[in-house]
Amino acid sequence: MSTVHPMSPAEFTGALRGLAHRYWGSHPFHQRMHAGELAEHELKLWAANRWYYQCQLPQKDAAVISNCPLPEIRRVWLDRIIYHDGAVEGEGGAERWLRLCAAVGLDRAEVLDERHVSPGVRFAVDAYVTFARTKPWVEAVASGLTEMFAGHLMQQRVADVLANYSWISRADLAYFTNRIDKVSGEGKDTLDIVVRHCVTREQQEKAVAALSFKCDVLWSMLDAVERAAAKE
Ligand SMILES: O=C(O)c1cc(C(=O)O)c2c(n1)C(=O)C(=O)c1cc(C(=O)O)[nH]c1-2
Repeated sequence: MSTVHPMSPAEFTGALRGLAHRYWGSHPFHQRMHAGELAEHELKLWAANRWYYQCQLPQKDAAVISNCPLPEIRRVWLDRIIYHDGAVEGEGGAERWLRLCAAVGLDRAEVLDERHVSPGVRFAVDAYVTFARTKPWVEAVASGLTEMFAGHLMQQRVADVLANYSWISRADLAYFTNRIDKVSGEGKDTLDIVVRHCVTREQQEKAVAALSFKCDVLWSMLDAVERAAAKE
C-alpha cells in the first residue's frame, strides 16, 4: 500500500494535461502535413496506415466494455463503437475515413486489404488493443485521453489541409469535421470518468502512465509512416 497522498483532482488533471508535449501534434510528419510539404504518395501512405488505427478502435472500445463491471460506463462507452462502425452499413467514422482515403487516391480494396500498413504501425496499434484487453478498464479509458489534445489539432488539420492540398475538399474531410465536435464533449466526459474512478495515488499514477503509453503508440505510428514514406 502506498502511503503517498492522492493528488487533488486539479493536480491529477494537471499531470495528465502535462503530457501534451508528447502528443503526436508535434511529430515532424504531422508538422510537414500541416505545412503543406507532404507529397501525394506520403498522404496516401498516411491515410492507408491510419485506417488500421481507425478499424481497430471499435475492438479496443469493446475490450474496455468487456472489462468494466459498471453499467453506467458501459452504456456511454457503447456509443463509441456505434460512432465508428455506424448504426447501419455505409455510415460511421470508418466509412468517413474511407472517403478521405478515396480523396487521396486510394482504391477501397487496397485500403481494406491493408497492403500499405507498415509493420511498425500494426505493432503499435495492436499494442494499444492489447493494453485495453489486459489492463483494468479505467487505465484503458485513461489511455484514450489523448483525445483531450486532439480537438485543436484536428481543427488546424482541416484548415491546413484545405489550404495546401488542392485535390482534397471540405466534404472529403468529413471524418475530421464530424469528429471535432464529438471529441470536445467526449474528452471532457472521459476526463471526468478517470478523475472519479482513480482515487488512490497508485491508480492516478497508473492513469498518467497509460496516457504516456498512448502518446508513444501514436508517435510510433507516425515514425513508421515517415520511414515507409522515405523509402518510396
Ligand atoms: O486526428 C487525430 O489527431 C486523432 C487523435 C486521436 C487520439 O488522440 O487518440 C483520436 C482520433 N483522432 C480519432 O479520430 C478517434 O476517433 C480516436 C479515438 C481514440 C481513442 O483512443 O479511443 N483516439 C482518437
